[in-house]
Amino acid sequence: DEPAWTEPVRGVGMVWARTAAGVIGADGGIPWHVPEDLAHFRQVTGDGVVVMGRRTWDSLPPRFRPLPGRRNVVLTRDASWSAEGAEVVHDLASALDTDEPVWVIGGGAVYADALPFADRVSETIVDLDVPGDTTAPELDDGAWELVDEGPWQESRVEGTRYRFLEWRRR
Ligand SMILES: CCc1nc(N)nc(N)c1OCCCOc1ncccc1N1CCC(C(F)(F)F)CC1
Repeated sequence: DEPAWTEPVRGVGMVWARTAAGVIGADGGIPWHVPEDLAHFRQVTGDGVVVMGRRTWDSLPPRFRPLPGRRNVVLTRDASWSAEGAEVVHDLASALDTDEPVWVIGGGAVYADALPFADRVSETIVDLDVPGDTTAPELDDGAWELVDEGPWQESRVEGTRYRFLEWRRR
């Protein structure tokens, strides 16, 4: 039931934080704490629509569920699932079908499915080598242009080094 789109849908962005090895998650959560990335995430996703998988919804700290100030669209195959503050959709096309800027915020499975429809990726690299069970998609240099490469910075809490990269589909 793939949508009939042949061109990437304009306006679909993806935002993730990953280790050098591509790890984004472990055991249903994020295995690091980099507050500067939380601030970056808030700023990037601003007042758009955020689209996430049900596991990512479950992973949100309760005080952030729903994410404040934006529509929270949750993708699930479970026809009976619902949650306060979540707009439930059962296929990706419905999740991305809006005029507002859409940010796909996780997790691994949704990033993989949404990648063909995205034209922007806002990536945080954390300089950690931690184990995980979920990874971000590889961005192929042929299809993706790195348009901004931030400097390495040091997080104020645990000293973790991190940097922000911006990608655009060529
Ligand atoms: C921030 C984590 C994050 N970073 C980037 N760069 N891309 C993402 N796709 C992403 O994952 C968002 C969903 C998971 O989110 C959280 N997982 C664990 C702890 C905290 C959170 N946050 C804190 C900020 C909060 C706010 F509403 F303030 F934005 C949302 C929930």
